[in-house]
Amino acid sequence: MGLLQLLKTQFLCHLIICYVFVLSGLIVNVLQLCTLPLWFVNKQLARRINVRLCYCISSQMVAVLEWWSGSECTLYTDPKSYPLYGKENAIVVLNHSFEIDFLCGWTFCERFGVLGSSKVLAKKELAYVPVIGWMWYFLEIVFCKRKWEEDRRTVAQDLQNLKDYPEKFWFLLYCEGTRFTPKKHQISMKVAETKGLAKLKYHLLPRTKGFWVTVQNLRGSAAAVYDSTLNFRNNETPTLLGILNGKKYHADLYVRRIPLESIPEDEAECAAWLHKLYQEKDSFQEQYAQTGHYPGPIMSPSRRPWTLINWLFWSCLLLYPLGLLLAQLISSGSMLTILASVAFCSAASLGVRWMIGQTEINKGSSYGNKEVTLNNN
Ligand SMILES: CC/C=C\C/C=C\C/C=C\C/C=C\C/C=C\C/C=C\CCC(=O)SCCNC(=O)CCNC(=O)[C@H](O)C(C)(C)COP(=O)(O)OP(=O)(O)OC[C@H]1O[C@@H](n2cnc3c(N)ncnc32)[C@H](O)[C@@H]1OP(=O)(O)O
Ligand SMILES: CCCCCCCCCCCCCCCC(=O)OC[C@@H](O)COP(=O)(O)O
Repeated sequence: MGLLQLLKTQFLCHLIICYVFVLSGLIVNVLQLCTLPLWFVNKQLARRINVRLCYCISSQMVAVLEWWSGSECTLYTDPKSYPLYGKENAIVVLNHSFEIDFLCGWTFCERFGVLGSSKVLAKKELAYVPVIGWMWYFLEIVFCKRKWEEDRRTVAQDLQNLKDYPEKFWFLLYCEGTRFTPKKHQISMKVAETKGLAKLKYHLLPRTKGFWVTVQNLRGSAAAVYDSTLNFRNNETPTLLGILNGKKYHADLYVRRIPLESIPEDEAECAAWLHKLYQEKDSFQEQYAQTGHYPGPIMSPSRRPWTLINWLFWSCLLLYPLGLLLAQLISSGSMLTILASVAFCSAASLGVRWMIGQTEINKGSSYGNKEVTLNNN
């Protein structure tokens, strides 16, 4: 292991990265709060400012992936669709099997210039995660309780609000609704069987209602669905802690652009269309498992310097006062102050560890874990 690689595994480095992330994030959250009055005067300007503020936060995580861990992301896609990426609004449908799949998604957002504005249909619990969840509130992220009776109205309304969004965005949908585990897979395949649907090997059975409501409400504002299938080389199961430890992963993403007009408007037909899409996605994963690559040519967009520049900016801004504070603390010689500071840092570390835990599959929700009784008529 080289010296630099060894340095990346050191807890102190992780502490510094997390300190910059959390403090800059909280500053951004406060700045976002300050944009609230502007919403009533000039909503589009407030939205544009929030896109840039959100970029300050999400791009730090992308920087850790791209520059700190040096992970690589390869895009397989049709060269004719490629020039349209980042130039139109789109609904992205992605498999949900990896702890850092959202981060790989963000990397592609960054490379196509839509990182600050991109959105997701997210579970409500994430709205309470400090920094990220709070920033999402101002980004008009659509949250759901994963209870259709309660979600049907709010999700549709929130999607309608995006119709006049002033910046290009990608709207991410994990139709599986939760992350893949063997147990959830087994249960969802029982549901598939009851419904007479083909079994999937690499995906959970997709939930169709969120997809249908998204397509219907973004018609006219989104141009296409980007069917995206993600996997990692060498059967890796990447984690956020692995990234922080400087572990390099190699992600492969296969994207097909499907014009929105070609998706059925009728709910039942749209659901059948999505089930067929997931059967195709499953066959792409099978091909990946067999050959180590997806169909189609590689069109890799390269990483841009902006995430690194933003990260260095916040680091310089926040590490200098931290250094001064530490020097003052040590020179004060007060045991009580030092102990209080150590206690504060330990509590903050635990807080960040909890945030990282949100990405961990073994700490995931029980959604999709319970047997359901269905009748197939
Ligand atoms: C060029 C590059 C291209 C791409 C780059 C890639 C990506 C970048 C893009 C953007 C990035 C932006 C942001 C990313 C940042 C961070 C993201 C982080 C995480 C957030 C993700 C989440 O929180 S995922 C969880 C929340 N989201 C969802 O759940 C979405 C999917 N769910 C739905 O659509 C649901 O329908 C619902 C939530 C709207 C409602 O759920 P509910 O459970 O109430 O209802 P359902 O109707 O779905 O369920 C009942 C029906 O389902 C059947 N059923 C029962 N049990 C199961 C089972 N185990 N599996 C499957 N189906 C089941 C049941 O029979 C009912 O069937 P019906 O026939 O009656 O429908
Ligand atoms: C700069 C790096 C510093 C690192 C600090 C920690 C950052 C923590 C960021 C938390 C981001 C949370 C995003 C989680 C996305 C996710 O994957 O959510 C899971 C849901 O889809 C489904 O949930 P489930 O039903 O539980 O599978």
